[in-house]
Amino acid sequence: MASMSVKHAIAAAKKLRSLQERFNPGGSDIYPALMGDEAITALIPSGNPLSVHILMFTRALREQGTDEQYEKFGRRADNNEIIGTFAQTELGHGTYLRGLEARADYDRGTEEFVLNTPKLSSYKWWPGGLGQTCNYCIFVAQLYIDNEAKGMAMFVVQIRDEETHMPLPGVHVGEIGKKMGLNGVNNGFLGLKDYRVPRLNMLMRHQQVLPDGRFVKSPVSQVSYFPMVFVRCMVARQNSNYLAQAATIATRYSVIRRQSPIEEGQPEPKILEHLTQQMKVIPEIVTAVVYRLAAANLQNMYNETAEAVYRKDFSRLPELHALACILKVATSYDSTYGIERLRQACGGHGYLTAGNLGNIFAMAAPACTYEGENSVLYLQVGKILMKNWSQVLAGRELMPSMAYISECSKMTSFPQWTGSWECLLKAIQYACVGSIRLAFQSYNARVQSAQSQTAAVNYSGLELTKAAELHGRSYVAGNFYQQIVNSPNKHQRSPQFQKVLENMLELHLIQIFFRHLGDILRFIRITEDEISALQRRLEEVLKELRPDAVAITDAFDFNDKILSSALGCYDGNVYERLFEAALKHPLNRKSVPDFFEAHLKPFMKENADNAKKSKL
Ligand SMILES: CCCCCCCC/C=C\CCCCC/C=C/C(=O)SCCNC(=O)CCNC(=O)[C@H](O)C(C)(C)COP(=O)(O)OP(=O)(O)OC[C@H]1O[C@@H](n2cnc3c(N)ncnc32)[C@H](O)[C@@H]1OP(=O)(O)O
Ligand SMILES: Cc1cc2nc3c(=O)[nH]c(=O)nc-3n(C[C@H](O)[C@H](O)[C@H](O)COP(=O)(O)OP(=O)(O)OC[C@H]3O[C@@H](n4cnc5c(N)ncnc54)[C@H](O)[C@@H]3O)c2cc1C
Repeated sequence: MASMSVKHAIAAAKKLRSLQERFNPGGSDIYPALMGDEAITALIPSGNPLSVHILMFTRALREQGTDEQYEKFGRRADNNEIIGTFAQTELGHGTYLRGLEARADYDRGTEEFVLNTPKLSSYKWWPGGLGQTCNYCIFVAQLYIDNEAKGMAMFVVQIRDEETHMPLPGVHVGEIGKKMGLNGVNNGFLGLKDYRVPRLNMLMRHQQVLPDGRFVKSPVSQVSYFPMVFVRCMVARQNSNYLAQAATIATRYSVIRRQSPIEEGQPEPKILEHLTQQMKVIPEIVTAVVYRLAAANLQNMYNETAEAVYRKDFSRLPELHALACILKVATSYDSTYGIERLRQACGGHGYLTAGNLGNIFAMAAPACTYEGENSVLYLQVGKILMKNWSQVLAGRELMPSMAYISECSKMTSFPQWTGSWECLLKAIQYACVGSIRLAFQSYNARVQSAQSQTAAVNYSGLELTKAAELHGRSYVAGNFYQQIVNSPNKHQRSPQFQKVLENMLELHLIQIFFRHLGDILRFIRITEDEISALQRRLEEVLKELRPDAVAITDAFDFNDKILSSALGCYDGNVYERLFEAALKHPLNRKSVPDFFEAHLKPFMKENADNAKKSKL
């Protein structure tokens, strides 16, 4: 599987390179190319062993290295002459970066760094492609000068000979073992023992170690976290894609599969005529659209911020960090749960490998963990919301994506309930701000009672993560509302298309309202009749969207090769393809399986003999 994945990955990388030349001639930013063709990733169902090379290794060299270092390493990496990975996580640490144990000691006598993974727990563990594919890596280590810790630094480290691919002396490298999915990625481990690299192998765009050992701190230490921000932005787009693929499969299957008459004596309908089936499938279609739009927004913000950071303007970093965290968490959680819901909506056949829903789940699910474990990132956003609430209390302006928090904080009560889109959106935002206020009261009370900030964050963790989740809902729903209702190109849309978009907005807002009804009722009075009216509207909008479900998923434009699903094939010949896949199973090559003579027959005969004996 690994070699097949590498073969496919090389083909994908070549295609990406050609896309890059088309989108961005001579440039080195792969992102525009990716915008046009994420399908590349879907073509490698066991995962792409070059994805970390492309997404993190090349980008870290470009963004964290000096121009000279880019010329020495980055250009060769962009040209795929060397293949690298991003080796940060260790066997013993992944989340708590300040606890990383790998160390780099500066030797001013030779102007080198001596790299070590001092204990087993210090071994790098997980980096994609590290096991077998890569011959280089960005090695993230705690920097020491005269045995004094200076914080994290990144080092370009060659781990295998470029000709023979043999691990170099002092390098212990290999594959970490089978996973739930992505088994073509060869995630690996790496131990280094007294491994020396020249001083200029430390990436020094933002922080430097001078030949005499003097350390020049980065103006903004968090800029070293930037490679992770990019992948979090990519995850938002990638996972909305996985959800769209699963929604396409389940929708097509739901208009092929017939089961259970709705009226006695009537023929069995397509299962998508059942209201409960519509509630399983159609909201996931809409969620995929909602997150694809939010992810596109985030990517634009990333590109703008990356250019600013390149010019040493770090002002937009905090907002990008907060949004990248919130969207990475929301898209990975909602896509993972959504794909499982869509698998279940396909009944038994959804559990077949031929349906490919299990593999799409296995590709989507780890995004809840990598690039920042989701609940840790929610806590991170919770901390940022606490900081911003202090700004609100001090009457200061907030970053644009949090402006609604200031507006809601000035409301003494929620206005008369109308049930309009604006009302529903404001209700979600108002509940978010109420949750922020409550979390702040708990957090601040703890800090005032002499608890450290870290401890106060921990003990207020449940309220902080709730506030963070509602902030994510507010941002995503607000973005979707703006795109549908206030988009500058709204007039270019046909009335029919605009109506479909508005139905999707109606469904998204009502679905989020019901998902967080408890959080909303904590701060807003809504009568039983007003809630029942929303229930009726939910049932109505599902009915309205039912005729458009196939067209919307067709518009995702995944071809059969990408979906790789007997349930989601464009021609709808599901049963023929399921049967064709079944007949290909190795166990169907022989009428009598080998295990009959070896195991089953003796087992049955022994039981028959024992039964006869017991009768005598
Ligand atoms: C062929 C084509 C292929 C294309 C494929 C297309 C799609 C594929 C997409 C994905 C493929 C899969 C790739 C998966 C690869 C996976 C890689 C990894 O997993 S790499 C490792 C990831 N690890 C982490 O994310 C670690 C998580 N931990 C942290 O980030 C930090 O420890 C922390 C939890 C944020 C805590 O940080 P810290 O210890 O520094 O303490 P704090 O007090 O919380 O923060 C201090 C201040 O810094 C600010 N901050 C923190 N992080 C950031 C950041 N990232 N950016 C900017 N600012 C940051 C924080 O807000 C604090 O600020 P102040 O309060 O001081 O103002
Ligand atoms: C498929 C895959 C690919 C990966 N690729 C790479 C790669 O290319 N490069 C790389 O460097 N890494 C990679 N990783 C590693 C990944 O970044 C880490 O797994 C991730 O950062 C989580 O860290 P951890 O595994 O140590 O989990 P832990 O941090 O140990 O988390 C375990 C539990 O502890 C909780 N926890 C931890 N800290 C806190 C806290 N402060 N407050 C509350 N709860 C907390 C978490 O929420 C979680 O529930 C990959 C992982 C996977 C699954």
